Amino acid sequence: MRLIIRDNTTAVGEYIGNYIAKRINDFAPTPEKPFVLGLPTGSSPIPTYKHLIRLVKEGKLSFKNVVTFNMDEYVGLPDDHPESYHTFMFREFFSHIDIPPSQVNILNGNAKNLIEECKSYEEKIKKYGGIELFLGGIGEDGHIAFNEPGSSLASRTRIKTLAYDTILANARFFNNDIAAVPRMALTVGVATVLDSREVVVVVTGQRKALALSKAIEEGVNHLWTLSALQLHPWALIVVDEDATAELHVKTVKYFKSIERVQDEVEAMHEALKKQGLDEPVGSME
Ligand SMILES: N[C@@H]1[C@@H](O)[C@H](O)[C@@H](COP(=O)(O)O)O[C@@H]1O
Repeated sequence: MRLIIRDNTTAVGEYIGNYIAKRINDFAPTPEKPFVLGLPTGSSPIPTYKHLIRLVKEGKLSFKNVVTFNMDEYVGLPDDHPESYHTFMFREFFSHIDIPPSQVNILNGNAKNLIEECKSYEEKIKKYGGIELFLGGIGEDGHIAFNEPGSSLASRTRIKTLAYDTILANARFFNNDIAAVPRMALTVGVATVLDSREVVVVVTGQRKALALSKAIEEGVNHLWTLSALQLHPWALIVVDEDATAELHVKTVKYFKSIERVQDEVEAMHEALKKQGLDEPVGSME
């Protein structure tokens, strides 16, 4: 796992935006072989979306051959509700880029058969050959997607009852009316996220600091589902300084030092590529 620390949320968004753009451009997606990208909602990924939109507008990136799968959606909220994740994704991202809407996949929280909806979502991901890169965010209790504390680390897309903490945290989007926050959601599972070839998670703000320390400084634990990332061979967490408030100083120093080494390794890798000697460099833990 790598941890990248940036000064503030804008710098985090720029880092992740550039990172995803490079992955997509290097992949050189085509209609036959699209880049499959997993995406989150929430306030944390907004700076990343802003940066990706800028790159598209500058002609440095295109989503024409990208297929997306969102992490989750509330159950029972109409698609056109201002707080549905459908509305969020089009408002904050999809409406500003060149992705064909037919390539956007978001769970339908109003499906007649919710179990079938979850099953076919997993099948559709599989049909595309799996997710290349899953971008995620976390809740204050360390949940990834809506995999609340106690979720099975082997879980797949399914219906979840939201934890009271999450309902409280999300009430800010519903005029602070707790009763207006949906009680259930559809969410990809922890194993769905772990199955993707690469996972990038954005963690910003002091209110996420405890979850970050639990997830990376302690063992794998279903009470902090982000910690499951420790089992992934290609995981990257990008945080701002505020989110590091609960980490040990030595943890922060360690990850900052390996970022410098990683940069050198990547420069070496690029140089080899230019010479046509593209040897895989074992760089990520
Ligand atoms: N289901 C979503 C999560 O996927 C998201 O990571 C979290 C954090 O939101 P924010 O970034 O606004 O703190 O919100 C919800 O719980």
